Amino acid sequence: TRSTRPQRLLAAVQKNATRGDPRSVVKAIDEFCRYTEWAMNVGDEKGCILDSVVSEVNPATVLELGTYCGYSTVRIATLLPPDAKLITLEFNPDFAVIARQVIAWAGQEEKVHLVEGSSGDLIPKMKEQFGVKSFDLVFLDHWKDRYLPDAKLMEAGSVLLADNVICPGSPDYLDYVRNSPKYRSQYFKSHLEYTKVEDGLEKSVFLG
Ligand SMILES: CCCNc1ncnc2c1ncn2[C@@H]1O[C@H](/C=C/CNC(=O)c2cc(-c3ccc(F)cc3)cc(O)c2O)[C@H](C)[C@H]1O
Ligand SMILES: [Mg+2]
Repeated sequence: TRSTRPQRLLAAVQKNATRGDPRSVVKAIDEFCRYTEWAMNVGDEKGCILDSVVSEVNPATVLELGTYCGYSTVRIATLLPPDAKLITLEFNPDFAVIARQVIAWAGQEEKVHLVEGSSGDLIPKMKEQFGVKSFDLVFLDHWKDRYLPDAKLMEAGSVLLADNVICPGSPDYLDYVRNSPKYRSQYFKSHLEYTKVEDGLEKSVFLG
């Protein structure tokens, strides 16, 4: 039967990237998605904004919602110090299988803990299961209608960084973080990955 898009993306990584070199993995995925087959990774343009926010926050613990193929997982992990921890949640086992191999090819397994399951179920268990009370940085890139309910599950002090607040958009989330006294929110204008369509990231600092 025909391969899936994530399987073809992984094949491109294994063919074109150097094992253990995370930058070459990121480059291979971006080239594959720009010139061969589009995929919904945060991409290189928004990826640079992601990199700058990660570097600025310098988090000891990061939570990513929606691993997909592991592109942003690799980008974030590469910027973390050796003792930092990145927990990424993916509820589709087929995508988790691909992401684990992309993360391994990039040599980032030590810093990454990919947990299979739904954020709605797992976030409340973070404390007891992983001993993490709150995260220094949360990257939201899963189903857009889940950003708001999940953000409300996590009001314990973090910086939230949300992808796609314009395209496909997450209007209820955007309205909430921009108007709630609990957050200081900032929009980073950019473009939908590998296109000229407007999109952006919203960074929201929890004020407690
Ligand atoms: C209910 C469970 C919730 N909890 C969950 N817990 C754990 N994992 C979850 C949960 N909900 C979802 N996931 C996983 O995360 C991934 C889902 C990612 C979703 N991303 C988009 O939909 C998108 C679309 C476009 C786009 C733009 C323009 C277009 F024309 C087409 C597409 C661009 C973009 O940058 C985008 O990120 C993965 C596929 C899915 O299995
Ligand atoms: Mg996205």
